[in-house]
Amino acid sequence: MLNKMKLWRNQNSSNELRERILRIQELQVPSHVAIIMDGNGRWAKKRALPRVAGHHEGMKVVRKITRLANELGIKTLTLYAFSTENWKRPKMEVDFLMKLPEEFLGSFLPELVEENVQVQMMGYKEMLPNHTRKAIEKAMEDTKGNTGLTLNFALNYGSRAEIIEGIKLVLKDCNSGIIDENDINEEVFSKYLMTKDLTDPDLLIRTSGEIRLSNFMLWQLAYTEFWFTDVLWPDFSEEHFIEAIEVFQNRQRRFGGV
Ligand SMILES: CCc1cc(N2CCCCCC2)n2ncc(-c3ccc(F)cc3)c2n1
Repeated sequence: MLNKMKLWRNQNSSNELRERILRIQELQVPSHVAIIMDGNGRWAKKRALPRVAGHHEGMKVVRKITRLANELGIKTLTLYAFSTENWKRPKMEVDFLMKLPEEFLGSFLPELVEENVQVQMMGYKEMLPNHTRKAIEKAMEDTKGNTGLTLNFALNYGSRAEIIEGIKLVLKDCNSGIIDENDINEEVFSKYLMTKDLTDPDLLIRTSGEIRLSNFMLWQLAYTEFWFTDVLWPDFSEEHFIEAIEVFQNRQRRFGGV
């Protein structure tokens, strides 16, 4: 009896989720969603597990949310997976993290190819271990012709470094006469950043209750809607993602997209 009730409850909640997805798709879906996937270490600590168990559980959520973002018709999903500051973590943890791209792509790349998802990466690739970089480069190559969701991983990424590098490139082009300093404006400068081929995020989600940007897309988030949740990333579900988009759409309706 209890199993039947549980099954009915699960069926009922999944029907309700499907109805919410249909309603979201009738309205304007955010084109670019960025996520700071925080709380993996705390999730593990609450369960007396090693931190890396939280990272591994968090990787499963990446798969779940990627599938849903692609189904919803979101154009770009940017995931903050490793910051330039994360190198300060214990070597064992960094070594574990650097193996996650291979594990993720090893099992998920065929589905990403099949589902027309394009894998991209923003960050300083040259500092990544060879095995990590090669796995990502293969995924980017295998999916470069895809035109569906752009799955953009921010790895060894830091926004202030990105802006400084952009300024250096602008100065170089000014000094070599490629551009004139009077032509420099926000649109021109944006083309000197790692996100030059992407639109700015419409919605930023940050999990685990932290209310800060942590040196993430500081230039690009100028006009982005923020949605913060106390939920730890490994506990982040499709329902949480749907809720964030519903809140985004309600804000757009109330205040307009100006
Ligand atoms: C290199 C650090 C890292 C950490 C990490 N975590 C740990 C921290 C955040 C929670 C998610 C799980 N994930 N999850 C997927 C990737 C991944 C990256 C590139 C790619 F092409 C395919 C997958 C990943 N990369």
